[in-house]
Parts: sequence; structure tokens; C-alpha cells
Amino acid sequence: MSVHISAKKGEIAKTVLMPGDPLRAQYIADNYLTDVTMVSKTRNIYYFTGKFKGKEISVGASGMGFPSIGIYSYELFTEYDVDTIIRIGTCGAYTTDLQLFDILNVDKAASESTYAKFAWGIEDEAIANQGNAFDKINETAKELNLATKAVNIHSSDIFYRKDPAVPAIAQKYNCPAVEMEAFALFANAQYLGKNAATILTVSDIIPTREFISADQREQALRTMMELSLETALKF
Ligand SMILES: O=P(O)(O)O[C@H]1O[C@H](CO)[C@@H](O)[C@H]1O
Ligand SMILES: O=c1cc[nH]c(=O)[nH]1
Repeated sequence: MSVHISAKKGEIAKTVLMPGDPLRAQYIADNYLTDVTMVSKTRNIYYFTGKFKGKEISVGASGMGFPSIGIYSYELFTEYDVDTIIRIGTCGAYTTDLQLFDILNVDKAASESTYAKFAWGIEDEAIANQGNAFDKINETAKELNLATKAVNIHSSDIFYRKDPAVPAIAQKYNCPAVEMEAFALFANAQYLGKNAATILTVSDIIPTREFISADQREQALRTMMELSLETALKF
């Protein structure tokens, strides 16, 4: 049991799939895993452990933003001996070069956030995915004949802002899309020497205000869920 996760030691697998939304974690547990146990529901941030094609995998939410994923990923890495976390999230595209439902495998997360600096003394504005999870995602996507794009993304503290221009840091690091957690996940993994990757589905095109509707969303995210589950078999 850690401060924010009530699972007992040994109840969480070495590989954790981590959506932002607890209901997305529940959807994966209900639709893809067998022999499933809910191992934590502290603060309604659900964690489940079960089997996918015979391999033990856990799935649990990060919540939204750096403070939240910072807490969950740190406790999973340090108190539950988790080796690999694959975040599976949604993102907004800054450009019409991306389309709704595109799947991105994140190379680096660039951020204005001071999270990495004040947590671990990491001064970099852009932090790379950690370990071999990124490569395994690319390999798995190829095997599944799935088109994915390897890109840098902007990890932001901000969802709503007054200035519609693409933020300077996103321009500096060629980030075609924005989300809110990968930078802190990669910082924690870098400091602790763990594996971390982020797969994102484009859910909004910011310049045109197109977005995936609530009823399309569940089906739309299935491809990313399946890619992460198949990748998890390789650890
Ligand atoms: O779909 P998730 O994983 O929550 O990710 C994105 O969605 C949330 C904002 O709506 C932020 O957490 C952002 O990073
Ligand atoms: O962080 C996010 C996630 C989805 N869509 C956005 O515009 N921003």
C-alpha cells in the first residue's frame, strides 16, 4: 500500500498501462483482460490487474496533469517495483497535418513546466521517452500493420488559454500536438532508471475545433488500447 494506491505489494504487474481516465482503465479491464482483480480504488483512481493473452498486466489511471501522474508513476515505480509504464492518452493537434484518430508514439515531451527541475534537478525543456518501450511500440505497430507517427509533443499545464497561437515551446521543439502528462512521466522514469512511453490518439484538431464525440471516443481509443496491450506482451 502506498499513499495514493491501496493495492498490496505484489498485486501490481511489472508493466502498467496508464490512461488519464479511470473509466478508460475500467474499459480495458472489462473488455481485454481475464482473471481481473480491482487492486485499488483510492480516490476513484482505479487500478486493475489481470491477464492479456496469458501475461499479467496492470492498468490504472494517472488522472490529469503533472502533479497527478507524477504521484502515481512515482509510487508505482518505487513502491510496487513496476518496470514499465505506457501512458495511453488523448491529445489536441496544433496543425491540420494531423487528423482525428491518428496515433502518435511520443519521442520527446517538451514543456514549460518546472516539474522535472524541482523534483529531480533535470533542467531539460524536452525529455525523451525512457528505455525500450518506444521502440517496442513501433515494432508492434509494424506487426499489426498500424500507422503510427513518432513525434515530439508539447506537455502543457494548461488546457484553456486566451492566446490561440501555438505556444513558443511547441514551435521550438516541432510539436504538432499537446497533452498534459508525458513530461512528468518521462522525468520520473529518467530519474529512477525505468521504462516509460506515451501513445496518444488525436482527439481534437485545435485550429478547426473538430473533435471526437463522446460516443465515438470509446471505439476510437480501442486501436491505441490494443497497440499498448500487444506491446506489453514484449516485456
Ligand atoms: O486522455 P487523457 O489521458 O486524460 O489525456 C488528455 O486528456 C486530458 C485533458 O482532456 C489531459 O489529461 C490530457 O493529457
Ligand atoms: O491536453 C489535451 C488533450 C486533448 N485535447 C487538447 O486540446 N488538449
